[in-house]
Amino acid sequence: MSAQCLLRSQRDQLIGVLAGGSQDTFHSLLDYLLAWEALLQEDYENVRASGRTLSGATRSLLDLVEGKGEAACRLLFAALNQVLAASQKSHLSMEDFSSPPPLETDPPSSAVQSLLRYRPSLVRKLHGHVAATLKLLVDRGCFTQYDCDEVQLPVYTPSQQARRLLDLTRMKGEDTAQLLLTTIQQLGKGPADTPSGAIYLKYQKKLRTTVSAQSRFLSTYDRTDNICLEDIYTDGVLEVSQNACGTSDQKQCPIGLEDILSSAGTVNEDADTVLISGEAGSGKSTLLQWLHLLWASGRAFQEYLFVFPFSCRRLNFMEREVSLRSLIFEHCCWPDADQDQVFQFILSHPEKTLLTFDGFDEFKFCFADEKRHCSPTSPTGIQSVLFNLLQGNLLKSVCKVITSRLEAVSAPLKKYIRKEASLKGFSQQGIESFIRKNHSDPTVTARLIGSLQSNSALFSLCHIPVFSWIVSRCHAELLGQGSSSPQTMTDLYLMILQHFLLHSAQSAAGSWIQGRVGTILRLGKLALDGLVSSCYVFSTQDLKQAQVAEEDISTGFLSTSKNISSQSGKHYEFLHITVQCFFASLFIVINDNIDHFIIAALFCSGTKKSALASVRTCPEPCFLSTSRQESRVQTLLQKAERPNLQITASFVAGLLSQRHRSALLESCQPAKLARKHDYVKKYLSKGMLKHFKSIPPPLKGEKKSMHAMPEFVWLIKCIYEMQNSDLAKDAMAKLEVEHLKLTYCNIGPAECTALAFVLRHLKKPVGLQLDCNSVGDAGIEQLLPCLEKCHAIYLRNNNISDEGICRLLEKGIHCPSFQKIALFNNNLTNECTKHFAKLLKQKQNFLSLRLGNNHITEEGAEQLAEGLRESSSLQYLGLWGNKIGDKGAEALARALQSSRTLVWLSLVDNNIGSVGAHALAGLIQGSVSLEELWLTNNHITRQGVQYLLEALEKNTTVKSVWLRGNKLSTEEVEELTQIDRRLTF
Ligand SMILES: Nc1ncnc2c1ncn2[C@@H]1O[C@H](COP(=O)(O)OP(=O)(O)OP(=O)(O)O)[C@@H](O)[C@H]1O
Repeated sequence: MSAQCLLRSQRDQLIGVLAGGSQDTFHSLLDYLLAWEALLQEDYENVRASGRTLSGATRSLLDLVEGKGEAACRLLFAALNQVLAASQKSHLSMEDFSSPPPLETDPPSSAVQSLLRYRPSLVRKLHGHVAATLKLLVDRGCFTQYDCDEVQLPVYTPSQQARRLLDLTRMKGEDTAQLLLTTIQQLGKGPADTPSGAIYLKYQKKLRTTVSAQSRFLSTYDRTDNICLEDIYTDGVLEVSQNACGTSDQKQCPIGLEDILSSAGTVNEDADTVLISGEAGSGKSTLLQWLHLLWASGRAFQEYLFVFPFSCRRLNFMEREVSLRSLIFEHCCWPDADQDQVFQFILSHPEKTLLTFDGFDEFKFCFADEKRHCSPTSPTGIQSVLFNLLQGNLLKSVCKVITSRLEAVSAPLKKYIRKEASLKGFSQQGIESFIRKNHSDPTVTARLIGSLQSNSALFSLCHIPVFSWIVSRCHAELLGQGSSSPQTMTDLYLMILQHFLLHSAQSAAGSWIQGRVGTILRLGKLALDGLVSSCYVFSTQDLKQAQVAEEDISTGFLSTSKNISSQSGKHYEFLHITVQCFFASLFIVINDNIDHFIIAALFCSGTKKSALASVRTCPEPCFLSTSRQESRVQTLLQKAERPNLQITASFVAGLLSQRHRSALLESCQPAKLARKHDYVKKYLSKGMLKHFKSIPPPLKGEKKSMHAMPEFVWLIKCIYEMQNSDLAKDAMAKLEVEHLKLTYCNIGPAECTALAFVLRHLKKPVGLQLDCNSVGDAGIEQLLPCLEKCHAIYLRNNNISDEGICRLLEKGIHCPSFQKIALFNNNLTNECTKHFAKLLKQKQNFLSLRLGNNHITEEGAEQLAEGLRESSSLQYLGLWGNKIGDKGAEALARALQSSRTLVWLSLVDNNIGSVGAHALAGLIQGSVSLEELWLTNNHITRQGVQYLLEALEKNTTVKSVWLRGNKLSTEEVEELTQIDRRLTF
């Protein structure tokens, strides 16, 4: 085939490879084509100008080269061979066009021509030396400062800068080209753009000391002790989304901290911002702090020479315009000398620098990519610096890590995210390890862990580190409580409230709440003021306005915020954002002057455009009932961060629960409290109903199903916090669906507790679809109370292991309605298969078992076969992507031979050869029900298919046998398809 035909026939693949690769690869390709004269300078400019996207530029290049004829097409393949990685080449056929053209024997006729002919190697040699070379060209009068700025535009990567330099030099003529060639020859012999080792090492040392000092102690702990991060840091569960092997399904894969900056889970090669997402208290800030400490102490991330940590909370305070340079130097670490060289080095080697931005969700500006700012030295608003850094307009190629709650990551920002790692909090072992680290006394540790194990609802909450911290901190209270230990988030926060109040210096008369109601209200007002105006750092002025006194500060709920305090007087923060939400909720519940529209605004986000008032701006008591204020409240609450308001609302529901109301009664008017309780109940009911009303009528032939939104999960959590079974019962009485879909709703163990609390009141069993959440074994345990109300449960992609599934099956066996389970992509092994066998034996109405993409081998298949043999109901069996092999296939085929119900069997990608196919032929021959058999991606040969064919001759029920990806030649496939159309290749 000619190169031109080869190019034409692979056009799609070429576009896929080049457009899916990096800008640099594409430009290296152009370098070769220019050097080999397959492209003229004019062509080159045309391709570059042909659009901003790589795919546009690739298309234009392919058109151009194809139009130039055979010789140009050959050179294109040769150039591709030079620049593509082996993995990229594997998608292409190059036939024998991959060798480079023979070297030109004639030397180039001029220096300008040399710049073209040796372009690929000159670009490589100039990498990292552009600034030094430019300086020399300016000194010799060949370049102006304007030329330098143009070459060094911050949007260019170092290689692009080298290309610009070569292009501009060629335009300047022979003398400049000659000087550049001589300079390049000298490179490597003299210093590059690197400041002399001593300069940058000195700065690095200072930066390491600064970062180490900032990260050594846990930043948001209570002020009384300085807790070394090193002593208590416990690894959390971090996951990235990746394609499940051989499928286009996304699977959450665990990664280690060291992989945060690796290529695992990359979704956009051109972006260089890594997002760490997670809910409140999942440990995002702590993880970042740990990363800083590891770098500063030389233990990890040493590929970065500089790491600059920023907190978005602190950046909110930056009112002056700043340049990137002053942001880095003045707000992180000031170089004692040679500032210009150090900054120049950062600009020339952006890939050696890491910038981190903690708490992007708290940044007061919404991400926008409209205003372009490329100059690293000219000042602009802080939001412009940050947004242009994230987009890569400023300091292109510098790696950025941001942490945020997911809700705050808008669609425009997502375009610039290289990959997202979700932080899921502690694993079961993580919780125990955290408790051990926090308590040196092994008896306390053992008792505390024992107490958690006996209270699975509390244990589920502890997957969120901030809750584990509370448990650990309040261990004495917890161990003294016996059976009434906490069940809800509100219980936990009341426990820490009591702990701090009783331990603070001031003792007061009355019960622990009543005696300190003044403190609670003052801190509560400050908290609510803050939430509604998205303010999490408070000046002494703010404290004064909320009348917060020294005795209130001494309770320990506020800690002084470092950095900001030193700049402009003392500043304070709540220990954690959830603590701020809790105080806001206490204020709403206890304050008799709070009117119901505040509660409405908190709970009815969708119906009314809700917003809480800007209390911080009103000197008189706020949130008081006046109709004039109501509309102001509504608009201002809109601006508050919805996730924080939702947490506050959950606490409000919790505080108004029957069991806590009595404790609060002493501190406020009972009638008002009762009214607030009724309002919350009403709003929760209405909220649920609104969801139910939005359920579309079923399509013909489909079940009526509801696709729940995260907001629905939040409402369920509020009902759980309220511990109100009647409310749950009423709500469920109105839900009329057969299928409840809660995929991708961030459901962890704690959410499972709430779900079960509500769903166990369903009138009729539903199919509960929980795919792609973080249910885990702990979550399964929590779901058990509602299993009776599930005819099907879908738990694909949920990090479930044998232990969890065995618990579910133990219960499932006794649930008459339970008929289907889907467990694709979990961590199941042969340890659980005998339990499935038991279920199949005992439940003669069980219909569907899907165990794809787990770790089941022939041993597991043999155990499963024991149950299959006795099942008189199973219709669907899926084992895709396990490793059952021929032996496993034989065991299953034998066991299923007598089945009169099996309709669908998938053994895709299971290492099955012709021996297995022989056994499966036996199954086909005898089956009176089987319709589809999936055997794609196995090792079945022509002989194996022959067995299947012979069996098909005697079978009338089978509609298709899928055989794509087996050991068959094209000719064999042709031939076999002709014999029986039911064979699908
Ligand atoms: N990996 C960890 N090891 C030990 N303790 C942790 C860890 N992660 C979190 N914690 C504890 O939980 C508290 C809250 O964690 P952190 O502030 O990091 O959460 P966050 O996800 O940043 O929360 P938010 O989004 O609300 O700011 C910490 O102050 C610390 O006490």
